[in-house]
Amino acid sequence: MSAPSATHDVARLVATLLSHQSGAAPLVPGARAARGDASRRAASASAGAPRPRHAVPTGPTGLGTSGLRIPATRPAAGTTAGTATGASGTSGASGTPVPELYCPPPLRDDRALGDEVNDRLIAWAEEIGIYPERLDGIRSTNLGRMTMLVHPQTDDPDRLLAAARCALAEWATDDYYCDDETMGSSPAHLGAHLGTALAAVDSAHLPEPHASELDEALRADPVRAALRSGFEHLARYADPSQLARVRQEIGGLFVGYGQEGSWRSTGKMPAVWEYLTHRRFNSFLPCIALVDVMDGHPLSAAEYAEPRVRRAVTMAGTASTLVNDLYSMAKEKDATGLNFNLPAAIVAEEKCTLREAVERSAAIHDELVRSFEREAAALSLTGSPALRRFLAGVWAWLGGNKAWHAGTARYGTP
Ligand SMILES: CC(C)=CCC/C(C)=C(/C)COP(=O)(O)OP(=O)(O)O
Repeated sequence: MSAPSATHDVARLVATLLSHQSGAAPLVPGARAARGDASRRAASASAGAPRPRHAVPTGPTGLGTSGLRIPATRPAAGTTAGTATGASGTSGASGTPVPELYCPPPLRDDRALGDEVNDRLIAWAEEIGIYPERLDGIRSTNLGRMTMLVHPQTDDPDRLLAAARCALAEWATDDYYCDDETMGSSPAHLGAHLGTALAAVDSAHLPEPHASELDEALRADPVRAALRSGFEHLARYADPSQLARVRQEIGGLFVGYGQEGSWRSTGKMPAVWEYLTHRRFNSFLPCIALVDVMDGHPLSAAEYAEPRVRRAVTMAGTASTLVNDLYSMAKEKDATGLNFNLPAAIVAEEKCTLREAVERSAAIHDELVRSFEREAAALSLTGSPALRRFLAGVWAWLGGNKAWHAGTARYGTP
């Protein structure tokens, strides 16, 4: 199958990132070039793109300027614009469709590969004992498809399965402990659950007999068992520094879950700034951190931690999670308890309509994506080849994420 033709700035960035094979001065002293060419699939996608140019801002850009651009760049909510460039137009809260979002198209859509990963994922979930009563729903959520869409760098189902297992385990942590009372979540127990769950991915190294007790606790709980098993699988493909990085992102994710639990127990809707800060942590960053693991070209710990790289990747992580907020509104509306998403926080703070809040949320998303696009393009010119591949992979991740959210049965779009 061939990737959709690239038609806008987004594809141009991918082309830019992937076409410069030799970096200038390394961003971090000692950064080494990755071996090999850009992936076959990514390269074939960029081959159809316009002649690579650097992503240059074409209007007022940067954090804080989105309000200036909304009317000029986005069709009215609910309009259905083109598809390959990531137009949205589907569900969201009933009566409030998701506006068109600024996002690249997915670089590949290989349904058979997605199905294979999903089948293996469900078999694993069954073995671990996670979501025992809900496996049909988990199958139709189709995280196998999500993983296939967000990681176009590899065709290897086992490698993709490692990422899918981690994603399902992280999602289960949210469902079981944090936000789904029908799964037994309770704010009172959240902190205790999360603390023990963290030991499933970051060993506590206890003396006996406590090591055996902890081991038993990790086995007995399906969320912990899934986290541990998912991480063990990941270790086949990730080096120690990549694993350390994922642990760091999971630690942040769990702090975000705790923050949400605190709002749930107090019934407090956070301010918009507070909610956005939360979504930087309670985000897809643990998944995005796997881009180079899936690609097989490790990014050094130093470059991953470099502040400009961190800034760009963090903005991408937040933006990708706002996509979730927009697409999951309908599901969350039906859930028990308070619903936390960016539109809800904006409605509460600005006393505006939900439709206006959705538009504002989409504008914030777009602003983050445009900032990532611009900054990643600049970084790709000065960073190592591995960084360039990583940033191109993050860009592809955004496209796959958006495509998955627009199509998954989890949010009501079969
Ligand atoms: C895969 C992963 C890191 C999942 C963690 C949960 C997360 C960052 C989400 C985006 C889920 O957020 P939310 O609780 O809103 O999920 P649902 O919309 O309820 O599916």
